[in-house]
Amino acid sequence: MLKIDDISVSYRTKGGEVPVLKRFSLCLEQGEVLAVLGPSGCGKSTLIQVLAGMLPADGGTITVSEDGKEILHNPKTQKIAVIPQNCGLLPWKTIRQNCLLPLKLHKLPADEKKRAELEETCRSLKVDALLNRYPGELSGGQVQRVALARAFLQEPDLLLMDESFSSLDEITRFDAWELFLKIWRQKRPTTILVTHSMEEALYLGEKIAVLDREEGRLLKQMDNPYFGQRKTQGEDFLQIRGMLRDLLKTVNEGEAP
Ligand SMILES: Nc1ncnc2c1ncn2[C@@H]1O[C@H](COP(=O)(O)OP(=O)(O)OP(=O)(O)O)[C@@H](O)[C@H]1O
Repeated sequence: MLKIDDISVSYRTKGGEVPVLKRFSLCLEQGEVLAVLGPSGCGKSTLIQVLAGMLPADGGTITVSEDGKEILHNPKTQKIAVIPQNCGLLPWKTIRQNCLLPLKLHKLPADEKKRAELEETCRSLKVDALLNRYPGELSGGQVQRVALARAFLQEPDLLLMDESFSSLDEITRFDAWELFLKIWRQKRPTTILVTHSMEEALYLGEKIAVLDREEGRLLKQMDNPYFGQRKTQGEDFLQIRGMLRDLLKTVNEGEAP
Protein backbone atom coordinates (compact mmCIF):
# COMPACT_ATOMS: atom_id res chain seq x y z
CA MET A 1 0.00 0.00 0.00
CA LEU A 2 1.09 3.57 -0.69
CA LYS A 3 -0.35 6.03 1.79
CA ILE A 4 0.05 9.75 1.40
CA ASP A 5 -1.05 11.45 4.57
CA ASP A 6 -1.57 15.17 4.91
CA ILE A 7 1.42 16.28 2.85
CA SER A 8 1.95 19.97 2.12
CA VAL A 9 4.31 21.28 -0.52
CA SER A 10 5.33 24.87 -1.34
CA TYR A 11 7.78 26.34 -3.80
CA ARG A 12 10.05 29.07 -2.50
CA THR A 13 10.29 31.83 -5.06
CA LYS A 14 11.66 35.38 -5.02
CA GLY A 15 8.10 36.60 -4.60
CA GLY A 16 7.53 34.38 -1.56
CA GLU A 17 6.15 30.91 -0.93
CA VAL A 18 3.84 29.33 -3.47
CA PRO A 19 1.72 26.68 -1.73
CA VAL A 20 0.81 23.88 -4.14
CA LEU A 21 -0.36 20.85 -2.19
CA LYS A 22 -2.01 21.51 1.14
CA ARG A 23 -2.67 18.64 3.54
CA PHE A 24 -3.05 16.27 0.62
CA SER A 25 -3.95 12.64 1.33
CA LEU A 26 -4.35 9.62 -0.92
CA CYS A 27 -4.22 5.86 -0.59
CA LEU A 28 -3.34 3.27 -3.20
CA GLU A 29 -3.11 -0.51 -2.91
CA GLN A 30 0.06 -2.27 -4.00
CA GLY A 31 -0.01 -3.17 -7.69
CA GLU A 32 -2.74 -0.70 -8.62
CA VAL A 33 -2.72 2.00 -11.27
CA LEU A 34 -4.04 5.37 -10.17
CA ALA A 35 -4.79 7.89 -12.91
CA VAL A 36 -4.62 11.49 -11.69
CA LEU A 37 -6.65 14.14 -13.48
CA GLY A 38 -6.90 17.83 -12.70
CA PRO A 39 -6.57 21.29 -14.20
CA SER A 40 -3.26 22.68 -15.33
CA GLY A 41 -1.21 23.99 -12.41
CA CYS A 42 -3.12 22.14 -9.67
CA GLY A 43 -0.02 20.21 -8.54
CA LYS A 44 -0.02 16.86 -10.39
CA SER A 45 3.65 17.05 -11.43
CA THR A 46 4.53 18.34 -7.98
CA LEU A 47 3.00 15.20 -6.48
CA ILE A 48 5.08 13.03 -8.83
CA GLN A 49 8.23 14.93 -7.90
CA VAL A 50 7.60 14.53 -4.18
CA LEU A 51 7.04 10.78 -4.57
CA ALA A 52 10.18 10.51 -6.71
CA GLY A 53 12.20 12.27 -4.00
CA MET A 54 12.99 15.23 -6.26
CA LEU A 55 11.12 17.70 -4.07
CA PRO A 56 10.71 17.68 -0.28
CA ALA A 57 7.31 17.92 1.37
CA ASP A 58 6.95 20.53 4.10
CA GLY A 59 4.81 18.32 6.26
CA GLY A 60 2.87 15.07 6.37
CA THR A 61 4.01 11.50 5.80
CA ILE A 62 4.20 9.00 2.98
CA THR A 63 4.29 5.35 3.95
CA VAL A 64 4.48 2.08 2.03
CA SER A 65 3.86 -1.51 3.09
CA GLU A 66 6.86 -3.76 3.07
CA ASP A 67 6.75 -7.36 4.30
CA GLY A 68 3.43 -6.64 5.98
CA LYS A 69 4.84 -3.63 7.85
CA GLU A 70 4.23 0.05 7.23
CA ILE A 71 7.47 1.93 6.67
CA LEU A 72 8.27 5.49 5.66
CA HIS A 73 8.53 5.93 1.91
CA ASN A 74 12.19 6.46 1.06
CA PRO A 75 12.90 7.28 -2.60
CA LYS A 76 16.61 6.57 -2.05
CA THR A 77 16.12 2.95 -1.10
CA GLN A 78 12.90 2.07 -2.94
CA LYS A 79 12.75 0.98 -6.55
CA ILE A 80 11.10 3.91 -8.26
CA ALA A 81 10.98 4.60 -11.99
CA VAL A 82 9.88 7.99 -13.28
CA ILE A 83 8.80 8.87 -16.78
CA PRO A 84 8.86 12.68 -16.84
CA GLN A 85 6.83 14.83 -19.21
CA ASN A 86 9.73 15.08 -21.70
CA CYS A 87 10.59 11.37 -21.25
CA GLY A 88 14.06 12.36 -19.98
CA LEU A 89 16.24 10.62 -22.58
CA LEU A 90 19.78 11.98 -22.92
CA PRO A 91 20.26 13.09 -26.54
CA TRP A 92 23.98 12.20 -26.66
CA LYS A 93 23.43 8.59 -25.62
CA THR A 94 22.01 5.80 -27.75
CA ILE A 95 18.64 4.30 -26.90
CA ARG A 96 20.38 1.23 -25.47
CA GLN A 97 22.66 3.39 -23.29
CA ASN A 98 19.69 5.49 -22.18
CA CYS A 99 17.76 2.40 -21.14
CA LEU A 100 20.67 0.92 -19.21
CA LEU A 101 21.63 4.18 -17.51
CA PRO A 102 19.17 4.03 -14.56
CA LEU A 103 20.52 0.57 -13.70
CA LYS A 104 24.04 2.02 -13.52
CA LEU A 105 22.83 4.96 -11.44
CA HIS A 106 21.24 2.56 -8.98
CA LYS A 107 24.35 0.38 -9.03
CA LEU A 108 22.41 -2.55 -10.44
CA PRO A 109 24.10 -4.90 -12.89
CA ALA A 110 23.51 -4.25 -16.60
CA ASP A 111 24.43 -7.87 -17.30
CA GLU A 112 23.54 -10.20 -20.16
CA LYS A 113 20.22 -11.10 -18.57
CA LYS A 114 19.20 -7.45 -18.30
CA ARG A 115 20.37 -6.73 -21.85
CA ALA A 116 18.30 -9.65 -23.14
CA GLU A 117 15.34 -8.39 -21.11
CA LEU A 118 15.77 -4.96 -22.67
CA GLU A 119 15.74 -6.47 -26.17
CA GLU A 120 12.59 -8.43 -25.33
CA THR A 121 10.74 -5.47 -23.78
CA CYS A 122 11.73 -3.29 -26.74
CA ARG A 123 10.50 -6.01 -29.08
CA SER A 124 7.07 -6.04 -27.47
CA LEU A 125 7.01 -2.25 -27.61
CA LYS A 126 8.15 -2.39 -31.24
CA VAL A 127 11.28 -0.30 -30.72
CA ASP A 128 13.93 -3.07 -30.74
CA ALA A 129 15.26 -1.96 -34.12
CA LEU A 130 16.05 1.47 -32.67
CA LEU A 131 18.39 0.48 -29.85
CA ASN A 132 21.52 1.84 -31.55
CA ARG A 133 19.93 5.11 -32.62
CA TYR A 134 19.96 8.42 -30.75
CA PRO A 135 16.77 9.97 -29.27
CA GLY A 136 16.85 12.76 -31.89
CA GLU A 137 16.43 10.11 -34.59
CA LEU A 138 13.13 8.81 -33.17
CA SER A 139 9.53 9.94 -33.56
CA GLY A 140 7.61 11.22 -30.52
CA GLY A 141 5.74 7.92 -30.21
CA GLN A 142 8.95 5.90 -30.38
CA VAL A 143 10.53 8.07 -27.68
CA GLN A 144 7.53 7.46 -25.43
CA ARG A 145 7.74 3.69 -25.94
CA VAL A 146 11.49 3.72 -25.25
CA ALA A 147 10.79 5.63 -22.03
CA LEU A 148 8.36 2.86 -21.05
CA ALA A 149 10.94 0.16 -21.83
CA ARG A 150 13.53 1.99 -19.74
CA ALA A 151 11.15 2.33 -16.81
CA PHE A 152 10.06 -1.34 -16.83
CA LEU A 153 13.66 -2.55 -17.12
CA GLN A 154 14.23 -1.13 -13.64
CA GLU A 155 11.53 -3.47 -12.30
CA PRO A 156 10.17 -0.65 -10.16
CA ASP A 157 7.94 -1.12 -7.15
CA LEU A 158 6.57 2.33 -7.88
CA LEU A 159 6.14 3.68 -11.40
CA LEU A 160 5.49 7.40 -11.78
CA MET A 161 4.30 8.65 -15.16
CA ASP A 162 3.78 12.32 -15.93
CA GLU A 163 1.66 12.75 -19.06
CA SER A 164 3.65 10.01 -20.71
CA PHE A 165 1.34 9.62 -23.69
CA SER A 166 0.44 13.26 -24.23
CA SER A 167 2.44 13.94 -27.37
CA LEU A 168 0.90 11.06 -29.31
CA ASP A 169 -1.89 11.34 -31.84
CA GLU A 170 -5.12 9.52 -31.08
CA ILE A 171 -4.39 6.25 -32.91
CA THR A 172 -0.76 5.95 -31.79
CA ARG A 173 -1.84 6.80 -28.27
CA PHE A 174 -4.31 3.93 -28.12
CA ASP A 175 -1.62 1.53 -29.39
CA ALA A 176 0.75 2.88 -26.73
CA TRP A 177 -1.90 2.40 -24.00
CA GLU A 178 -2.37 -1.22 -25.05
CA LEU A 179 1.35 -1.86 -25.12
CA PHE A 180 1.72 -0.21 -21.74
CA LEU A 181 -0.95 -2.47 -20.22
CA LYS A 182 0.59 -5.57 -21.79
CA ILE A 183 3.98 -4.86 -20.22
CA TRP A 184 2.52 -3.51 -16.97
CA ARG A 185 0.52 -6.70 -16.39
CA GLN A 186 3.72 -8.78 -16.35
CA LYS A 187 5.06 -7.13 -13.17
CA ARG A 188 2.24 -4.92 -11.91
CA PRO A 189 4.18 -2.12 -10.26
CA THR A 190 2.13 0.31 -8.20
CA THR A 191 1.63 3.12 -10.71
CA ILE A 192 0.63 6.76 -10.58
CA LEU A 193 -0.17 8.14 -13.98
CA VAL A 194 -0.80 11.84 -14.43
CA THR A 195 -2.89 12.70 -17.44
CA HIS A 196 -5.08 15.38 -18.96
CA SER A 197 -7.06 12.79 -20.90
CA MET A 198 -10.27 11.44 -19.43
CA GLU A 199 -10.19 8.61 -22.00
CA GLU A 200 -6.71 7.64 -20.86
CA ALA A 201 -7.73 7.72 -17.20
CA LEU A 202 -10.75 5.51 -17.94
CA TYR A 203 -8.67 3.04 -19.92
CA LEU A 204 -5.51 2.87 -17.79
CA GLY A 205 -6.62 3.81 -14.28
CA GLU A 206 -7.87 1.10 -11.93
CA LYS A 207 -8.58 4.05 -9.70
CA ILE A 208 -9.09 7.62 -10.78
CA ALA A 209 -8.35 10.72 -8.70
CA VAL A 210 -9.48 14.20 -9.59
CA LEU A 211 -7.60 17.14 -8.07
CA ASP A 212 -9.09 20.56 -7.54
CA ARG A 213 -7.74 23.76 -9.01
CA GLU A 214 -6.82 25.16 -5.60
CA GLU A 215 -3.93 23.67 -3.64
CA GLY A 216 -4.25 20.24 -5.17
CA ARG A 217 -7.17 19.26 -3.00
CA LEU A 218 -8.38 15.73 -3.75
CA LEU A 219 -11.90 16.23 -5.06
CA LYS A 220 -12.71 12.66 -5.86
CA GLN A 221 -11.13 9.23 -5.84
CA MET A 222 -13.07 6.39 -7.41
CA ASP A 223 -12.70 2.79 -8.52
CA ASN A 224 -12.91 2.41 -12.28
CA PRO A 225 -14.77 -0.72 -13.41
CA TYR A 226 -13.67 -0.05 -17.01
CA PHE A 227 -9.93 -0.38 -16.36
CA GLY A 228 -8.28 -1.99 -19.42
CA GLN A 229 -11.49 -2.02 -21.43
CA ARG A 230 -11.86 -0.09 -24.64
CA LYS A 231 -15.38 0.99 -23.78
CA THR A 232 -17.14 3.78 -25.58
CA GLN A 233 -20.76 2.73 -25.10
CA GLY A 234 -23.09 1.42 -22.41
CA GLU A 235 -25.31 3.30 -19.99
CA ASP A 236 -23.12 2.79 -16.90
CA PHE A 237 -19.94 3.71 -18.75
CA LEU A 238 -21.47 6.86 -20.22
CA GLN A 239 -22.73 7.81 -16.78
CA ILE A 240 -19.26 7.55 -15.21
CA ARG A 241 -17.70 9.39 -18.14
CA GLY A 242 -20.33 12.10 -17.90
CA MET A 243 -19.76 12.50 -14.17
CA LEU A 244 -15.98 12.84 -14.70
CA ARG A 245 -16.50 15.27 -17.57
CA ASP A 246 -18.76 17.49 -15.43
CA LEU A 247 -16.27 17.42 -12.56
CA LEU A 248 -13.36 18.35 -14.83
CA LYS A 249 -15.38 21.04 -16.57
CA THR A 250 -16.22 22.59 -13.21
CA VAL A 251 -12.64 22.59 -11.92
CA ASN A 252 -11.23 23.75 -15.24
CA GLU A 253 -13.59 26.68 -15.24
CA GLY A 254 -12.49 27.48 -11.70
CA GLU A 255 -15.95 27.30 -10.16
CA ALA A 256 -16.61 25.76 -6.80
CA PRO A 257 -17.66 22.15 -7.49
N1 LIG B 1 9.85 25.40 -9.57
C1 LIG B 1 8.74 26.07 -9.31
N2 LIG B 1 8.79 27.24 -8.66
C2 LIG B 1 7.66 27.92 -8.37
N3 LIG B 1 6.42 27.51 -8.67
C3 LIG B 1 6.33 26.35 -9.34
C4 LIG B 1 7.46 25.56 -9.68
N4 LIG B 1 7.04 24.45 -10.33
C5 LIG B 1 5.70 24.55 -10.38
N5 LIG B 1 5.27 25.67 -9.79
C6 LIG B 1 3.87 26.10 -9.61
O1 LIG B 1 3.22 25.11 -8.84
C7 LIG B 1 1.90 24.89 -9.33
C8 LIG B 1 1.71 23.40 -9.64
O2 LIG B 1 2.57 23.04 -10.70
P1 LIG B 1 2.56 21.57 -11.31
O3 LIG B 1 3.56 21.53 -12.39
O4 LIG B 1 2.68 20.59 -10.22
O5 LIG B 1 1.08 21.52 -11.91
P2 LIG B 1 0.40 20.44 -12.87
O6 LIG B 1 -0.92 20.13 -12.29
O7 LIG B 1 1.33 19.30 -13.12
O8 LIG B 1 0.25 21.30 -14.20
P3 LIG B 1 0.19 20.82 -15.75
O9 LIG B 1 -1.04 20.00 -15.87
O10 LIG B 1 0.08 22.13 -16.49
O11 LIG B 1 1.46 20.08 -16.05
C9 LIG B 1 1.72 25.81 -10.54
O12 LIG B 1 1.04 26.95 -10.11
C10 LIG B 1 3.13 26.15 -10.94
O13 LIG B 1 3.19 27.43 -11.51
